[in-house]
Order: sequence, then structure tokens, then C-alpha cells
Amino acid sequence: SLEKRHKFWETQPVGQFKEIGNTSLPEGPIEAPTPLSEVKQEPYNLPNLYEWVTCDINSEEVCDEIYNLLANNYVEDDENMFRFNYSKEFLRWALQPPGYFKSWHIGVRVKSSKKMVAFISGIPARIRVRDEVVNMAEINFLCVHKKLRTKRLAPVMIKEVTRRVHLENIWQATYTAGVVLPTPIATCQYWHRSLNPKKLIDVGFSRLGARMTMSRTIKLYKLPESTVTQGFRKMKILDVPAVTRLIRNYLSQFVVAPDFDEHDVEHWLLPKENVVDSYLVESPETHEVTDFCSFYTLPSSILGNQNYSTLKAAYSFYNVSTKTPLLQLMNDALIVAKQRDYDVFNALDVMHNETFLKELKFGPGDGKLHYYLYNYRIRHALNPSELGLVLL
Ligand SMILES: CCCCCCCCCCCCCC(=O)CSCCNC(=O)CCNC(=O)[C@H](O)C(C)(C)COP(=O)(O)OP(=O)(O)OC[C@H]1O[C@@H](n2cnc3c(N)ncnc32)[C@H](O)[C@@H]1OP(=O)(O)O
Ligand SMILES: CN(C)Cc1n[nH]c2ccc(-c3ccc(F)cc3OCCn3ccnc3)cc12
Repeated sequence: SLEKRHKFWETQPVGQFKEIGNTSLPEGPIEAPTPLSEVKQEPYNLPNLYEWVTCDINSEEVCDEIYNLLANNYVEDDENMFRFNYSKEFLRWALQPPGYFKSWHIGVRVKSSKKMVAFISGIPARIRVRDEVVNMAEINFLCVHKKLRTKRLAPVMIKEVTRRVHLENIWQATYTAGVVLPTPIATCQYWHRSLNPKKLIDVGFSRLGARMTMSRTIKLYKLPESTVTQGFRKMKILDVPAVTRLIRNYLSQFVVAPDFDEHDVEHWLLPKENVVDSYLVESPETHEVTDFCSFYTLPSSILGNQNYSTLKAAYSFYNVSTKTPLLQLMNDALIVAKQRDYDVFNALDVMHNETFLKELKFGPGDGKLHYYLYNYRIRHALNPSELGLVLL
């Protein structure tokens, strides 16, 4: 947008707002890699009171510090009623995929008190953009303590993680955010499906519809006690090769998608209690794996409610339908989430999700999620249905 100045982002190799519509710019890397010898060897300078710390997420103590920083200072909804409450086991999962670098788990401490006041992370990912598979960093969990906001700490943290990623000879990144920055490659809408409407209304997440009573609302969102698809079952380690084939084929139709191998599938999609759940449909006759669905567990703290402290939310992750209609597959996912006592099931309108959202009684959320690439230009912004990537 014309009036907004982005003093930091205008210095970065990202699509700039003033370039929008300039179709003469080539698609692909914006800047060429620099020789490793020319990458800045020492960390960027922090304001005097602070110091960098490379975080060992496997240390219970450090993991506690990161968990608490995020639990108290990470993303809130627009009305500041909820704040993401990523669990410790979720953070250890999210930050340690195959090939991860400890040096990309970056904290900022107060020198005197050693208190952790900021964090940013990267993990390696092979991301395909059209026909190019690019080694990227997925950047996430950028967080500055509420008391240290608007001091321009974020740009320093972004430059430092960029420097450390460059040292591993990686020159592109991908990230998502609820804020508009130069320049989204796609803008997605998130949707919510009530599973526990009474609690959602009690905490102010949802409002009772006009001319709706509570009992009518509970009835509206009621789900069957058990799943309906024959052969629907939890994924197991033995399914990794079949699920890898299924998901690689399915994701090949999208413009931007992860290039998952079996190690990635084992890490990201094998069920992990309280972190990620995945189910598949195995044909009773042929034993072929024909469909797959998954969701991750990300509770939100409820800020300032007497009766409840936590909203138990499931987030749609990767879903593949080749035989079972996606509508039926996702309804089974809702049924399982309800069985497991989730309050709400969230989904973005990426991949083929918009084909089931309205019919399965999802309601639109109050904000957008913007997708970004760093040092990689896409000629035109993508429709959400061209995205095959879900970041945590
Ligand atoms: C080749 C490898 C490359 C790797 C790196 C790739 C890039 C990765 C990029 C990171 C991706 C992270 C993805 C991710 O983690 C998922 S998005 C969630 C981000 N975290 C939160 O929203 C938590 C609550 N908020 C905060 O902690 C602070 O408000 C943060 C830390 C967000 C900003 O702290 P602050 O005290 O409020 O602000 P200043 O320090 O004074 O700095 C202001 C500058 O920061 C720009 N800003 C604000 N929010 C941003 C955001 N979410 N991404 C990128 N930039 C963001 C802003 O536009 C301005 O720059 P401008 O003046 O140019 O406009
Ligand atoms: C993706 N990952 C980077 C975390 C992240 N950062 N910024 C965000 C802004 C929206 C969503 C989001 C994505 C999908 C969804 F169904 C609902 C969402 O937010 C609801 C509003 N909200 C925010 C906090 N508590 C509730 C995630 C994120």
C-alpha cells in the first residue's frame, strides 16, 4: 500500500509494493547467493543490555523459557481475547525436523538477569515453487516480549536469522503472518468449525446466531458418535511409504508445496500425542491407502475469562482425497476431533479446503493469514487454492 513506509522491509530482497503489477520482473531468486566467505561471520549487534543465545530446545530449562515467552507474548487474535499456547512437546516437534540446525533457534536474553525476552526460529525445508525445488528456511515463532515492542528489535532478529541461514548456504525462506508486509504471495482466510458451541459462546469466541437458542445451536453442530468411512484408521509407522507416495502425488498439483520425503512424512505426519493426529483410509479389499487427513493441536489461552483458561483447537494440516470424497473425509476428521474433546476445528482456505468449509458448517474467522517468500519473486499473487503449504 502506497502510504505505509517499511523502513526495514524496503531494504530486503522481497517483492516491494511499488513493484506490484510489474510483470517484466523475472520469477525466481531476487538476489544471487554470496560466497560463504563474504557472509558476515559475527552476529549482528544488539542494543547494549541484550545478548544472543543459541537455544538448545532439548534442554528442559531452555524449552521452558521459550514456552513461557511465547505463552505470554506470542500471537493474539484481533480482539486480544486469545493467545496461542503452543505446548513444549509441540515446540520440540516444530523445531526439530530432519536436518534441523540448532543455530537457527535464536533467543535474546537480558545480560544482567539472563531473562529471555525475544526469540526467532528457522527450520530447513525443501519447498517446490512451480517446477523448482528450493532449499528454504521456514521462519516462525518470532516473538518480542510485550515490554520491548516497537524498539526495532524485530529487524535485528530477522537479519541475524538470515545471516545464520546464509551460513548454511540457503538463500530463500518462507513464512506466514497475520500482518501485511511487502509482499504477500497469497492471502488466505481462516475458518472455524464449532465442536463445543456452548463453551465457544461462553468464552466469546462465537456469538449465538440471531433467532438461535443455545439448544438449537448445540443441535446444529452435533456430529455422529463414530466415523463413517470404511477402513478409516490412525496412521502407523508402517504406512509411511504409502502415505509419502499419496501426499507427494497430491501436492504436485499446487504451485507452492513442500517436497516431502519419507523422513519428512515420518516427522510431520506420524501421530504424536497432543501434537499431531493423522488418519488414513485403507481399502478393505486391496489394502491400498487411498485417502489421508491430519490436524495439529494448538490450544489458545483464553484471556480474562472466569470459567475457562484454555481453548482446545485442532488445525487442519495436510489432507489427501483420491477415493473418499473430501467432504466425507473431513467430516470424519471433525468426528474424531469431537471424540477427542476439541472445542473448535480450524482450517485455512488453502488446497481444496474451500470445497468443504461451508458445507461442514465452518464459519469465517476475523482475519487473514498472508504467505511470504524471501528472496524469491512470484510474478502474480496466488489464489489460496494454489497453495499446498501449511505452516505451524
Ligand atoms: C534466506 C533466509 C531468510 C530468513 C528470514 C526471512 C524473513 C522472516 C521474517 C519474519 C517472519 C516471522 C514469521 C512468524 O514468526 C509468524 S507471524 C507471528 C509474529 N509474532 C507475533 O505476532 C507475536 C507478537 N508480536 C511480537 O512479538 C512483535 O510485535 C513482533 C516480534 C512480531 C514485532 O516486533 P515489534 O516490537 O512489534 O516491532 P519492531 O521490533 O519495532 O520492528 C518493526 C518492524 O518489524 C516488522 N514486523 C512486524 N511484525 C512482523 C512479522 N510478523 N514478520 C516480519 N516482520 C514484522 C514491521 O513491519 C517493521 O518493519 P518495517 O518498518 O519495515 O515495516
Ligand atoms: C501460522 N503461524 C505462523 C502462526 C500465526 N501467526 N500469526 C497468525 C495469525 C493467524 C493464524 C491463524 C491460522 C489459522 C487459523 F485457523 C486461525 C488463525 O488465527 C486465529 C486468530 N488467532 C490468533 C491467535 N489466536 C487466535 C495463525 C497465525
